Formats: sequence, C-alpha cells, structure tokens
Amino acid sequence: MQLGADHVVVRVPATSANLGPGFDAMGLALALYDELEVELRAVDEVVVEVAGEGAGEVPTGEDHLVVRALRHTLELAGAPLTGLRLQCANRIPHGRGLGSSAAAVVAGVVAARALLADPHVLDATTVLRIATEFEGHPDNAAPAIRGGATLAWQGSGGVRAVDLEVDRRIEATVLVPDARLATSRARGVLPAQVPHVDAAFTAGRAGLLVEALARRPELLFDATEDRLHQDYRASVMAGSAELLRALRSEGFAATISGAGPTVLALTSGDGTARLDELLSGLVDDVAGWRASRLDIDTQGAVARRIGGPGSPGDAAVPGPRGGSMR
Ligand SMILES: Nc1ncnc2c1ncn2[C@@H]1O[C@H](COP(=O)(O)OP(=O)(O)O)[C@@H](O)[C@H]1O
Ligand SMILES: N[C@@H](CCOP(=O)(O)O)C(=O)O
Repeated sequence: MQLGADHVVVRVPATSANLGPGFDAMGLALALYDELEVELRAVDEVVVEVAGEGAGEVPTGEDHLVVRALRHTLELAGAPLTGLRLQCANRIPHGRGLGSSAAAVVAGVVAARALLADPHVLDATTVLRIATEFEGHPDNAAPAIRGGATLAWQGSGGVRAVDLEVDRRIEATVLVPDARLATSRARGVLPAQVPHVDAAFTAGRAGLLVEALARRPELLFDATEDRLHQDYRASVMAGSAELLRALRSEGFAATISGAGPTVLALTSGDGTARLDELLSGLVDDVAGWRASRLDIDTQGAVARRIGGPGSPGDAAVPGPRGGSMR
C-alpha cells in the first residue's frame, strides 16, 4: 500500500473503562483530548516533541507508544517505512485510569491509517484489533475509536465492539488525584478466580447498565455496582476507595475509572447539582484531587490531512462509515 499523505493531525478522546460492572468490556469516551501531528521525513530519523501530560517522562524516539503503534500499523499495511516528526499536545493525564495509553495507541493507528493512500483498507474493526494487541483489553480502545459508550468483546471472530445508547441527561464528572497508579499494577492485585455469586451479581448489573445508560439514569446507582475488581483494588488506591465509598453512601453512581485511581460519577438532573454542592463543601478534604465535569465525546478519534504546497488543502480523513471512525 502506497502512502497518500505526508502530514496528518489526529485527535483522540480520554476514556473511562469498566463503568463498574463492565470490566474489560464497557467504556465511555470523554471530551478531554490528546492532539498529535505527524509529518513524514525523507531522512530516516524519529523526532518526538511532547507538550503537556508526559512531557519529560515518555520516551522521545522509536520507543514512544504512538510511534510504535504507528510503525506497526504502517508495516501491517505494507507501507514504506520513513522517518517522522511527531508533535504531541497531551491533555489526558497518565496513569490515572482515563485511558492515556489506549489514546496513544489509537492515535498511532489512526495517524497511520490517515497516511495511507486508501485509509479504508483499515476498517474500525481492524483499528480496534491492532489497538487491542497493544493494550491487552479493548474497553478503552473501543470508545477512543468510536466515541460514546461502547461494549467490546473478544470472540472466535476476533475483537469486536458495538455502540451503546447514552441518555442525553447523563453527565460525567471525574475526580482525578495527583497520585498515579499503573494499570499493570492494578491488574496485578486481581484474583485469578471470583466466587460464582459475585460473577452472577456483576453480570446482572452489567445488563442493567445498558438499560440505565440508554434511558433510565435513575437506575445508574444499582447498575454501576461491581464485585469483580473495585474491592480487590482498594488496597492499592486507598484514597479512591474511600472517596468512592463516600460518594456511593450519598447515593451517587460512582465507580473507579478504568484501573484507577480516578473516580467517575455519573449523574443526571438534580443529582448533578447535588454532586456539585457536595464537592464544593469537600474542598479542604480533597486536597490533591481535581474535579472536572466532562462532556461525553461522541466522535471518537478523528484525523485530518494537512495540505502541503500544491495540494488542495486540509481534508478530514473519513472513517470507515464516512464520518468518524464509528
Ligand atoms: N500520550 C502518550 N504518549 C506516550 N506514552 C504514553 C502516552 N500516554 C500513556 N503513555 C504510556 O502509558 C503509561 C500509562 O498507561 P497506564 O498505566 O495504562 O495508565 P492509563 O490509565 O493512563 O492508561 C504512561 O506511563 C506511558 O508510559
Ligand atoms: N479494564 C481495564 C481498564 C484499564 O483502564 P485504564 O484507563 O486504567 O488504562 C482495567 O480495569 O484494568
């Protein structure tokens, strides 16, 4: 496959995975974005510039996660390897349970797709498959690619995802601590097996969550209960576990976001005002935490080609269904 562009810009949303009972399956895209610019170079070198989250921390060469995902995707598509310059403006905090690593991987795959002469050779399922190979689980990658809420699963036909309806009344608030926790560490404290009764409890709640998200926000409190991961992880995120308990004891549909330590609260109507009131009263108790209300992103990852001299100008790269990557 030939390359069809040499300069692209990509935007990828943060994601909150699990949503309580949907461990490794459900996720929600949030309007907090990493933006990246990739320019191909004739010289065979990689230059990475990072501003914002991760600056001075992440590698700046071939080991950079975006570069690895981009290279891997171009290789799979049989495109020629070239040097490149990558500029990252990162807003998704790292190691907080807001899908920064999935966003980086999806950014690399989507940038590679946009560079190809025919981006349609990589459909949304293929993009998800490649991203899941890097991440190990598809629950962040699916909403990062598709936007909105998604349910992803791995079956005999490979990894797949469907969109879940989200009632417009639902609002998302994230409570992000300064402290980080690597997803690998939070996965390491999970047991190999869980009691059947807990699996049954959680499966029921995951089904209920689909209905609560779609049209019954008043069911979100029950629907976000989980017995597969949050309690087991409390030992590695004591502050988050305490905040989660406090919010749930006040009736809020709060969960650990992804592998933590961020806490996500889903509210609607009066509940949103009540949460704001509670949080403003807690300011002194929650030093080291930042609360943000984030819109639910509905576009997912988007890419644009930048026109060079003699080319017709900038152009959005259509997703497999014409619009975004959905
Ligand atoms: N934009 C990025 N660019 C490069 N590496 C990244 C980026 N985002 C995340 N990473 C890598 O992923 C790690 C965080 O991944 P992880 O522990 O899964 O937490 P998160 O919940 O934020 O995804 C970072 O420490 C960094 O190594
Ligand atoms: N299902 C995963 C989700 C990890 O999300 P992240 O945003 O913390 O990377 C898990 O719970 O381990």
